[in-house]
Amino acid sequence: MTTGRFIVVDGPSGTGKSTVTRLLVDLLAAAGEQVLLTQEPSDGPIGRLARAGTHEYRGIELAALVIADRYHHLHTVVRPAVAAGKIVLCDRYLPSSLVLQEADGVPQEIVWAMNTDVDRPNLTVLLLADPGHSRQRVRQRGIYSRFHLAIPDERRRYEQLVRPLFEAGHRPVTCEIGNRDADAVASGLVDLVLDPTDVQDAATADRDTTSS
Ligand SMILES: Nc1ncnc2c1ncn2[C@@H]1O[C@H](COP(=O)(O)OP(=O)(O)O)[C@@H](O)[C@H]1O
Ligand SMILES: Cc1cn([C@H]2C[C@H](O)[C@@H](COP(=O)(O)OP(=O)(O)O)O2)c(=O)[nH]c1=O
Repeated sequence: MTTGRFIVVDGPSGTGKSTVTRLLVDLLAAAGEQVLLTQEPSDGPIGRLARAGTHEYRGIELAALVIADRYHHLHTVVRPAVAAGKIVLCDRYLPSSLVLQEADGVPQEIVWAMNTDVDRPNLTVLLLADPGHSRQRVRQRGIYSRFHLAIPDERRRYEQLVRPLFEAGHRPVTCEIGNRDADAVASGLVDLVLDPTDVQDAATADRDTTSS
């Protein structure tokens, strides 16, 4: 068993974040790890308000809600679980705010400033897919947020976060899913989740280390 750590899976809608994190829980548990699967917006009071209100709240109102939820989620759920030795897998985190709140009219520097004191995950996996494939998957799954299918160049916006996230200490890697099914994507991430120290420099962070 390894020590506790905080792992984020983020990226455009329909790339398989929820599916892959669920599969990773089983693979890591089978490897003897204690795992907590969570998400943002969280299941806490502010997170429920944010999730239910993505239509009603916009711009800085929604930014304030999702980021308040992030700080609350960190101190009530993430940090205690990491301190107890668990691997915390979080579906969406800071990258979602940088892409979605910016697309919602909040300048990215304001989103960064509001997130100054959030925890730096041990690893941030940015799942990337062919935009046509992910859009088709979102349509098949169902559209229940005004952000689904509404962000121009969504994939490129996440890709452009690699360097600034790295410079802010977030250890990003991109994971190109290609034509792999979700089981193969999750299997390909296990070693990295168990040993995120591989992600050591910006050159590594810019390279896709997870698709082979
Ligand atoms: N690698 C994959 N290949 C094909 N379909 C996938 C893959 N990963 C997820 N899916 C399907 O795509 C849809 C969206 O997946 P989901 O995990 O909800 O994405 P996200 O959480 O990133 O929005 C779901 O119907 C899921 O079953
Ligand atoms: C984490 C996060 C989520 N959101 C939004 C995006 C989604 O519309 C919603 C999360 O709802 P969710 O049901 O998890 O959507 P998805 O299946 O696309 O992940 O919250 C933000 O606007 N900013 C954030 O920082």
